[in-house]
Amino acid sequence: MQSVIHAGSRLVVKVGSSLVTNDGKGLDLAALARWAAEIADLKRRGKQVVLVSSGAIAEGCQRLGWSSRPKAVHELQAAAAVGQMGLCQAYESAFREFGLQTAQVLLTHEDLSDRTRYLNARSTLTSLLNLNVVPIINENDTVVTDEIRFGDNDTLGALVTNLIEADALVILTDQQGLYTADPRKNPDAEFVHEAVAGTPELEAMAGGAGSSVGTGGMLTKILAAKRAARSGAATVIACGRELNVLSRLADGEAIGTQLLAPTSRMTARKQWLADHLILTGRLVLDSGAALAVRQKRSSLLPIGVLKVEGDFLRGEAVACVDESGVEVARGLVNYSSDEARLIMQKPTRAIEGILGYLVEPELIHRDNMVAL
Ligand SMILES: Nc1ncnc2c1ncn2[C@@H]1O[C@H](COP(=O)(O)OP(=O)(O)O)[C@@H](O)[C@H]1O
Ligand SMILES: N[C@@H](CCC(=O)OP(=O)(O)O)C(=O)O
Repeated sequence: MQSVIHAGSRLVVKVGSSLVTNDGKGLDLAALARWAAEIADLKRRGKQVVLVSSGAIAEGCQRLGWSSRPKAVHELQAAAAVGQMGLCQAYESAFREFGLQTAQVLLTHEDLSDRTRYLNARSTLTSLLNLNVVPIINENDTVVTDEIRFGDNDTLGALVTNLIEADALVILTDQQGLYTADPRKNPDAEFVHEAVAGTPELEAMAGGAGSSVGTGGMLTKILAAKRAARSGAATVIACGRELNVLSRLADGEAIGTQLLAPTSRMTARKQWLADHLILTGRLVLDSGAALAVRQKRSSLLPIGVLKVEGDFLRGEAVACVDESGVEVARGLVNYSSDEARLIMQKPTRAIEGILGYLVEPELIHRDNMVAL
C-alpha cells in the first residue's frame, strides 16, 4: 500500500486545536516549527500547500487566563480574536525561518455559499499559491454566530479542498488515525489503514472529541473525507506528533488512515452546490420524484412535490427530501417558495394558468441539481 498523497501536487493540511495548543496549555511552538519545516520541504518538492489551523479559541482562553472553555458565544468570539493573533504571529515566525511568506485567510460560511464570494476566495487562494505563499486558514470565529458556523475545522478543511481542487486533504490529529472505536475508551479498538471514504460503516466507528479543546472528534474527520471525495480528493488522517509525518507521506510511506475517493468526481459547480451547509428551504418529494431525481438524475417537476417548507427566492439552494425526511438531492430553484406552494402537485402545463407566467417547466433543472 502506497500513500495516496504521493502523486498529489496540491495539498490541504489541517491541524487540530489539541495539537496546536498542546491540549490547551498554550501554543506548541516546537510543533509549529516542525510543521513549517515539513511544509517547506514539500514546497521544495514542487507541492502547493494550504494550512488550515485550529487553536484560536484554545489559545485565546489560555492568554486570557480562563481555565475552562466558556459557554457564551461572545466570550468564545473574544477568545478567538485574542488567540488568532497569537496563532498568526507564531506561524509567521515559524515559516520565516524557511524563507516562506504566510497569509492569514479567515473564512465564514457565507464566503463559500455565495457563488461570487466563493469564486473570489478561490482566485485569492490560487494567487497566493502561485506567489509561493503559505495560506493559513481558520474560520472567522469573531463574526459568526452558532447557527452559521462551520463549527469544526475538519469541515472547513474539506470545503477548502474542494474549493481549490486539491489532490488530498491531510488531517493531523492526536491519534495515529482512525480506529474501529475511540481508542481512548476502547483499548481493543483496531487500527484502520485504508478504506473508501463515505461509507456508513466508517461513520459508525467514529466517536466524539477526545480532548477538552478539540470539537468534532473523529466523526467530523470521516464526514470531511466524504465531502472531500466529491472533488476526487483522498484524505489521510495521521498523527501530527509523528516525526516528519508530512515528508514521509510525500515519500510514499503509508502512515495514518488513508480514505480513498470513489472514482466519480463531481463538476466544480455541483460540488459547490453539494458543499452548502445551510439551505433556505426544503421540498418534500413523493416516492416517484425521489426515485427519479436520485437514481435517474431527472429534473424535478412541480407535480412530484408534496410540501414546500421555508422561505426562499428563485435561484436559492434548497434540499429535496423523501417522505421520511432523508435528503436525496439539492438544487437551485426556478420558483420562489410562495410560487412553489401554488404549483406543487400540479402538472407543468398548469403552471402558466396558475401563476400567469411560466419561468421554466421544471422546479429544479437537472443541471442545477446534485443527487446525494
Ligand atoms: N474511532 C476513532 N478513532 C480514533 N479516534 C477517535 C475515534 N472516535 C473518537 N476519537 C477521538 O477523536 C479525537 C480527535 O478528535 P478531536 O479531539 O476533535 O481532535 P482535533 O483537535 O485534532 O480535531 C481523538 O483524540 C479520539 O479520542
Ligand atoms: N476555529 C476554531 C477551531 C474549531 C475547533 O476546535 O476545531 P478542531 O480542533 O479542529 O476540532 C479555533 O480556531 O479555535
